[in-house]
Amino acid sequence: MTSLSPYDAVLLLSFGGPEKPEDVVPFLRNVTAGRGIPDSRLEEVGEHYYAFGGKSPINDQNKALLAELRTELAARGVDAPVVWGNRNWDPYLTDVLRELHESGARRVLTLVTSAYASYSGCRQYRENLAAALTTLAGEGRELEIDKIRAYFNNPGFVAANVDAVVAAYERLGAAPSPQAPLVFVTHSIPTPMEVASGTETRGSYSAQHHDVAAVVAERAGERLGHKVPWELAYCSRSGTPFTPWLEPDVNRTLAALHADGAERVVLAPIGFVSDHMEVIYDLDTEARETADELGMRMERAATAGTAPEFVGGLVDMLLERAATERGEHPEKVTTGALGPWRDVCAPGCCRLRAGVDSGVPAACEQPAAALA
Ligand SMILES: CC1=C(CCC(=O)O)c2cc3nc(cc4[nH]c(cc5[nH]c(cc1n2)c(C)c5CCC(=O)O)c(CCC(=O)O)c4C)C(CCC(=O)O)=C3C
Ligand SMILES: [Fe+2]
Repeated sequence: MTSLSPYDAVLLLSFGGPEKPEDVVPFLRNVTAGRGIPDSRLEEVGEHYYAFGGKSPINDQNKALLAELRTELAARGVDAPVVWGNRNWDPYLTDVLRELHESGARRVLTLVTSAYASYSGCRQYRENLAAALTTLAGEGRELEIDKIRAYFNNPGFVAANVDAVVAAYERLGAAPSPQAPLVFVTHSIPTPMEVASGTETRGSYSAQHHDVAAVVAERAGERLGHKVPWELAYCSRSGTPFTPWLEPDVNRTLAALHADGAERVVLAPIGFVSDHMEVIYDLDTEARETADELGMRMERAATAGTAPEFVGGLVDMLLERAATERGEHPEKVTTGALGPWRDVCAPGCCRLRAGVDSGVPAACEQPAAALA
């Protein structure tokens, strides 16, 4: 018999996105509050959303994931509530937690829709959780929240990406020589955020991606029966030109590969868990335009989405964490070389700038005193 005990509920915590054109500007204001993104970039990103009718696909994708998580948890004998909340759009995190408390939940296990640990994928969500807990405590509602460890090297997440890469190569057709390169893509982040990502002893944001990429390329190669030459590229840079961000940009990588003689390419967005705006705009629209201009044939691999291996892997991790909290010692299976991430983040984990805390309290983190 599997159990979620000591937790009463599961929270799927995501980014949120606009549902209609009138939502776009208020959504972007929520996203960028105090984040120093130039207006020109906001107008540009607004256009990406308007090009898709003012609706991001991310909310529907989260509803689909929520449904699959419920089904899989139920199949394993867990009947706890599983709810969805966002940092930047309705349903808002604080409202969802208030309702959970109303329905009697006191201990909640959270899973965020970011697989990798960095400020954007880890700490920012934990800061939002801390703020929500403070608001609710002010209403006399006490909740305890934990978050499952970073899941980039979860075998289910990796397996879903291997399947997607194999399928993309199959769509590309018979093997030419030289083999079509595989370009893994993730969200670029500012270099200071990269430096402060991960923990003192474990891989940074980019190192986490390299760890996943190496395993996915090797396993895909085994299935396809040929070597898969790969590299890692970045998309969705914003911020001012004066701050360095992780490079190369995927469009530059495509041009460089083309200059080296590649006529075909597979793009695998391992940095994203579903086909949200970054994927359908920055890759399926912009990068595809680049490939077309270069005369390259491009296949974009699917994201993990609601692939059964991915959903199963997430549920494994929810149940693993529950077991750990009960004092059991569940096996933590991972792929690659980095090993399982910490269950509870170290003090200052994924802080915004190297050596300097973001200055805002974050939940799901050991108190600094616990280190001494
Ligand atoms: C690492 C990372 C992920 C991947 C992990 C994950 O998947 O969570 C991610 C996801 C997402 N980012 C998203 C949207 C945006 N991100 C922005 C801005 C930024 N992202 C950053 C990083 C990341 N972001 C950073 C360092 C910034 C700049 C400053 C800051 O804010 O720290 C901006 C502002 C305009 C712009 O700068 O582009 C928008 C609109 C959406 C929703 C998409 C939809 O609606 O379908 C999703 C899933
Ligand atoms: Fe983003």
